[in-house]
Order: sequence, then C-alpha cells, then structure tokens
Amino acid sequence: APPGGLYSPGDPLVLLQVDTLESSVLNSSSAWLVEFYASWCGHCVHFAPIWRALAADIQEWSPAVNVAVVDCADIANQKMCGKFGITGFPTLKVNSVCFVPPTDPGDSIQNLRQSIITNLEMHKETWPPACPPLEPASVEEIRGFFQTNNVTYLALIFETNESFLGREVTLDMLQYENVAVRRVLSSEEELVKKYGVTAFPSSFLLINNGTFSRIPVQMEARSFYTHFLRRLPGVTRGPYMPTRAPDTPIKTTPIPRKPADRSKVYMADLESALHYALRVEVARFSVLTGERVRALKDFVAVLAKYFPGRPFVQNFLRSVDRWLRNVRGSRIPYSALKLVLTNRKEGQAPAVLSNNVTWVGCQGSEPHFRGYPCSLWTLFHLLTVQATRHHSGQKAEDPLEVLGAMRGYVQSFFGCRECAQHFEGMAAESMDKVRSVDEAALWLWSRHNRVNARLAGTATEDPQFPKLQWPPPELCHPCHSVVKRRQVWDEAAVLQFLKAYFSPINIFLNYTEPETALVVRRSREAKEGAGEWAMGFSGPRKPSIVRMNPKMQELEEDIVDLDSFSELHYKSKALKAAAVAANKGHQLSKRDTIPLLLADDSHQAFDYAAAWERLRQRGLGSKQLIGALEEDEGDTLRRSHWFRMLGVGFSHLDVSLCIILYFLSSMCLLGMYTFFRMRTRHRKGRPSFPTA
Ligand SMILES: Cc1cc2nc3c(=O)[nH]c(=O)nc-3n(C[C@H](O)[C@H](O)[C@H](O)COP(=O)(O)OP(=O)(O)OC[C@H]3O[C@@H](n4cnc5c(N)ncnc54)[C@H](O)[C@@H]3O)c2cc1C
Repeated sequence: APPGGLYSPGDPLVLLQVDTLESSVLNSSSAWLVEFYASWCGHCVHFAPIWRALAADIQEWSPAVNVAVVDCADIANQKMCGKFGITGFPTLKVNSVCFVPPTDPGDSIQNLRQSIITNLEMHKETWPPACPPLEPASVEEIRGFFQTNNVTYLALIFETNESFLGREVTLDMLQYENVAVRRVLSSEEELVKKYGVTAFPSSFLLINNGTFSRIPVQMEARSFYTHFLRRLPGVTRGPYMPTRAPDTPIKTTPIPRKPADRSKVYMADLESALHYALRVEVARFSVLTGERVRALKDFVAVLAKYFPGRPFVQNFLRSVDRWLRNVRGSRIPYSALKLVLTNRKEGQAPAVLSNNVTWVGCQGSEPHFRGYPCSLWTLFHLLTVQATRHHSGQKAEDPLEVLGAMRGYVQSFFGCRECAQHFEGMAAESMDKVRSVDEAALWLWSRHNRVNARLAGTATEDPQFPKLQWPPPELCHPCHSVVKRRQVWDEAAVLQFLKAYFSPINIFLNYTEPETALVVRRSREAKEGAGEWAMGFSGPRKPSIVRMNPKMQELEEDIVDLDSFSELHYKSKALKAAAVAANKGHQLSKRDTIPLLLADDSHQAFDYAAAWERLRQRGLGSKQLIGALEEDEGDTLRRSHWFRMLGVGFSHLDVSLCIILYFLSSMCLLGMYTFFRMRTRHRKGRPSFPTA
C-alpha cells in the first residue's frame, strides 16, 4: 500500500497506482469498479470499510467485475486522477465500459451492488467480454438451452422486473462450472405457467435429463440460492482465482514526528495549504468556468490582502492576484493558470511558494490523519483574524470578505465533497447574519467547533489529537466560564484569544524551506526546463492566450541574476542557521534572530516567536497577552524599519562595486596629484629665460 493509503494489500481489492491504472482499466475485458479517494478526506475514511466490505461481497464476480482503489492524494497518482476527471472524493467509477456517477457513500452495500449492475446494463454496447449475459431469458432460449450449452444444471430465478436477485446470483455463480443461472420475468407467462410458479421470487432447477424441481430454500434470498447451487453434485469451482496479493505485512517507513507545540501556528502548514489548494485542488479542473473562476479570484484576493507570509510568498500571491484580476471573461484553462503559479522572479524580487507539503502542527499520528483539512481550517481562521487586525477600529466594508471567499473555495474546489456540503449547509443557515469582522472570526470558530463535535469519536479522529471544543481550558482559561453551574463560552475572551493565537507573532517558521533553497531550486528547474510541481506535470512552458496582457509579460521572467544570487548568498548564511536551529527543534535566541532580521525582514517571525515565549514566561493572561504582543510586534517592526533603512535597495554586490570604484577614483586622483606636483617641481628647477 502506498504510505498513507486507506487500503492494504490484504484487502480483497486491487490497489491501483499510476503505472497500473490505465493498463488495467482501459481496454480491459472486465468491468473495473474504481474508488478514487484522498487519504486525508474524512468521508473517504468513513467510506473505506463499506468499500472493503463491498469488495469482499462481490469477490466472486471477478473477472467480470473487479473492485479497485486509487489514492489521489498520493503525489504519483495526482496527474492520473486528473486524467480520469476526478474532482472530488470519494468518486466511484466503472471504467470506460460503464460509468457509475458518484454514489452516496452512505449507500448500503446492497445499493452499491445494484448500482453496479444498473450501470453495466446501461452500457450494453460495450459489454465487457468477461461479463455473463444478465438480461431475462425467453421461452425459446430455455427450450433449446441444453442443446446449446454443455452444462448439467440450469437454475431459473423467477422474479419481478425490479428485482436484482437473478442477476446477483448469476454473477455469484460465475466461477462455478457445470451450472448456469438465468432470470425469468414474472411477465413471461408461458414459462410461469409451465413450471407452475406462484411466488416471485422463486427458483427452479432444471437438469439436462429433462427433470425439474423447485429449489428448496428457507428464504428466497441470494445467499440461500448460491449456497444450494454450489453444493450440487458435479458443480465445481473453476480455475479462476481473483487477483489478490498475498497477505504480506505492509512495510511503510514511519514518518518521523516533528515536534510541534499545540499553542503555536506553523508557517509550514500554512504554506503547504496554499500549495495544495492552488496547485493540487484547483488543478483537478482542466478548465475553470463561471462560479469557479469567481471563487478562485475571491480566494486569491483575500490571500494577497491578508496572508502574513514571508515576502517572497506575498509577492507570489500578489502576482497571482494581479494576473487573475486581469483575466477577462469567465473561463480559465488550468494550463494558463499553472504558468502563473510557477515560482519565478517579479522584477528584482522572487515570487515563490514552496512545492513541498510539510505538516508540522497538522501532522497526524498516521499519514491519513489531519494534514490538508487541518491546514485549511488554520489558514481561514488566520485570514479572518488578519481581517480584524486590518480593520481594527473601523467598520469593514464587507465583513463577509474572508468567509465568503472560504465558502466559495470550499464549494468549488475542496475535494472532500461531503465536507463541502456540510459546510455549505452551515453557511446557508447563518453566514449572512455576520455583521462585523470580529463576528466573522467568531462565526468560523463556532462552526468549526460544531464540526469538531460532530466528528468526535468517529473514524476520522486521530486518537492522539481528539476532537475537542476548542480552545480547551489549558490553552485559554478565561474563554471558559460557568453560569448557573453550566460551562459556557466567554465570547469576548475567545475573540481575544483567537486574535492572539492566529496573530503573525504566533506563526513559527520551523521546517519551512528557506528562500535561498526555493529560489536556487527554481532557477535550476527553469534551466532544466522542468518547472513543474511535484504533482507531475510535464512539458515545456508555452505561451498562452489568457496571459497575453502586456502588463503581465514580466511575470514570465524567472532567470536569477548574479546580483540577487550574491545577495541571497549572504542571506542564506543566516537562513541556514535558522533552518539548523529549527530542525533541531530549539527556539532561536534573540542573539540568533538579529542577523536574521538583518538578512531579511521576513524572518521577523523568529523574533515573534521569541517574543511569544518571553511573554508566556512572564505568565501573562490572555487579555494582557494581546496588548503585550502588539507592543512587542510594534517594537520588532520599528527595529526592522531601521534595518531596512540601512540596507534599502543595495545588494552586497552593489556595495562591493562602489568600494572598488571609490578606490580606483582615489588612486586616479592621487596619480594626477603626483603628476602635476612633479611637473611643477621640474619647471621650478629649469633656468628661466629673461622676460622681455
Ligand atoms: C470546511 C471544512 C469542512 C469539513 N467537514 C468535514 C466533515 O463534514 N466530515 C469530516 O469527516 N471531516 C470534515 N472536515 C475535516 C475535519 O474538520 C478536520 O479538519 C480533520 O478531521 C482533521 O482534524 P484535526 O484533528 O487535524 O483538527 P481540525 O479540526 O482540522 O483543526 C485544525 C486546527 O485548528 C484549531 N482548531 C480546532 N478547532 C478550532 C476552532 N473551533 N476554532 C479555531 N481553531 C480551531 C486547532 O489548532 C486544530 O489543530 C472538514 C474540513 C474543512 C476545512
């Protein structure tokens, strides 16, 4: 099993991967029933036992029908999932032979079984060769059956048109030799009369010696019929065995746990959310149209406005936002958007977003827990809180700006479709009652808690991260108060806590990729012509119609010049120190952070971290904490302002060139001075001529 997948080789189904999916499914003589899922999707986790049970239930239908799974969260499979048109999870499909529209994961196994048959029958023209005929038998067929078929037994199942029993038993007996099963409809009067059928369903066994009798079962049901037929003398199971890998223990390399503090927010989670949302979730749609274009524009606009990212990430978001604003019309091919989502330089500054997915605060105890949905919640809480800071003291024009963007994103792109439906239900119920940015932050907090309550104790809950009503008292004591012996939230305290928790000061850079590494990697990719994401796109960059706006031409520039390289070299020293410290899991001291601030003010977050620690050590309550954090943040910004003033616009190469020029011009002046002085002396020493 791929690490993190929800199924293992021991399950009675086929685990398809990018290299086996197409070859197995397309042009196959069988029908392939494939579940496309994402291991992080809660509903896929809930659905996995149902799918496993279905696979076990219809194991005998193979090779006519094979049950398989593909994990679309596995980077290697993402492109293939796109090719199969998968836009949400879980999606169930029968290969090109037949197609099952996404089925409600809540369906019982019986419903799923029946919908497979219905879908097979809907595509009769491409009937899989390995699949037996399932249509009702006619009088003529039964009359000459033993002349044309070399079997001892024929079981006739008399049933109504809506019943699936006959078709299910036919498929159940597919592997068995010397017996055939056919369904006869209650409307087939001649046969009904001939065998004296009085009840539907009921079954008769015809033998090739011309005798027949009613099949004696306690219940007219699938399992009773198959049990009886499989035990008839001379009936044997055929040589075909369903493909099933031997039960070998799964060897997965455990992902080392990154130490994370629950009271902190990690930039690695946020940047991973941005990468996954923009380059994986949106990429599932080869063309964005109508509502999706609007949703993407709104989402990127709030990111560009409020995301407190590192400067090169902010550049990235702003450049994507500018590009989207310039798109006219309501249609964007993803191939065009993909180019804009490429890491590059914008003018002199890098516009870069890591292509890595690294979960720190959102890391689960197993790979299929937490991850992307956790980071998406974190991102949107952060954005609602940033909006409150942006509009502090003044009324926001649109208090629903962030929530509306979230609603649009979740509706249009969030792969967990059931989650999206639930969220839409909550949004439709009360989102429009939100009147201020503070209320927006609280609305999201309370709705998230509703989801936590609904999911507590279910299969999606990571046992090491139980779903709590958040924040628990150990994170925010004042948030919990007791009124008439009942625990209630103090919403004012909650709001203050949210503002402190999701403040830039509480975002830690541990495990983020340093800017130098990102830019150098990007320039190498550009040189190699392989500017593609880990998700496996290929092919060189092409000009596109959507990108023809001349203003946007500069977005294409992605060559890293020598000057910025030298600049980055100096920054990298400080960044390396930071990365080493972060990987060791220790907090940088103030002494460590000052060179970082000098190198790049994006690394203020390290200083924020130190500030947060200092305040915590001082044991401040949540109200004091917020005031103190803001004071500290102001200090940091003031300090960094001076650092910025000192270094404004000059790279180290500029400074070196200045020094060299200064030195050369001094030497030149000195040379001229010496020359004129020597000449004067020489003249003075010569005999003068008498003047007239
Ligand atoms: C919009 C949306 C809808 C979803 N709907 C479903 C669904 O219907 N069914 C399903 O199975 N899964 C759903 N999920 C996924 C589910 O909510 C969790 O994200 C997932 O199970 C991972 O849980 P977690 O333990 O990492 O914590 P999460 O619930 O993802 O929380 C992430 C982090 O946010 C913080 N946090 C927790 N609660 C709050 C709060 N109330 N306010 C502010 N911050 C908080 C904590 O620091 C926590 O670690 C949904 C996800 C999203 C983004």
